[in-house]
Amino acid sequence: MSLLIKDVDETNWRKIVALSVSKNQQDFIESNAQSLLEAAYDVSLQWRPLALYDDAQLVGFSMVGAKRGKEMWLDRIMIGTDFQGKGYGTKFISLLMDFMKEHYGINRIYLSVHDKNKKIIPYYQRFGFIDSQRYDPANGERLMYFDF
Ligand SMILES: CC(=O)SCCNC(=O)CCNC(=O)[C@H](O)C(C)(C)COP(=O)(O)OP(=O)(O)OC[C@H]1O[C@@H](n2cnc3c(N)ncnc32)[C@H](O)[C@@H]1OP(=O)(O)O
Repeated sequence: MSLLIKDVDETNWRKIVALSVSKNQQDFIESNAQSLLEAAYDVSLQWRPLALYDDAQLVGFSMVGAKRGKEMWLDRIMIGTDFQGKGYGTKFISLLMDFMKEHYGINRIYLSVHDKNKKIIPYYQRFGFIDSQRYDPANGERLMYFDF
């Protein structure tokens, strides 16, 4: 594996739009097309969409942003259906956390998860995220956070 995080640009946005999760996961996350539109138009939140590659192969997507002081959001993490269960999520989440620390100098990361996504809270706990047991009023999702 040779894992890379790249910005989204005119060379890769179409492939990102074409990358999706399986049908039974579609309630857990917006489509990549929706996320790219939010990044383009919700300008006040300064989303940075990121393409996740293994060598030249696009395998996933995420976006980071909504920074306030030393706190920032890690959002919309997905690994394409064909690439799931091979350890990409585990490796990229750690890389994304390092990326955020290095590029933005933050000391807390927030994320939110869908209640129906039963495996996801223990999954993020493995990286040290804490379940706040509170809900984001914006979307009703459960809030988790990580402190560096
Ligand atoms: C902040 C947010 O973005 S919350 C939204 C998170 N994204 C999603 O729910 C989209 C759909 N899911 C996915 O894209 C992927 O399942 C990811 C990103 C959660 C994990 O990526 P993968 O590369 O498959 O993960 P990896 O291979 O490292 O580990 C597999 C583990 O993912 C965990 N997992 C978490 N959520 C799920 C899910 N919805 N479906 C399947 N596995 C999941 C499981 O615990 C699994 O471990 P197991 O095989 O022992 O059961």
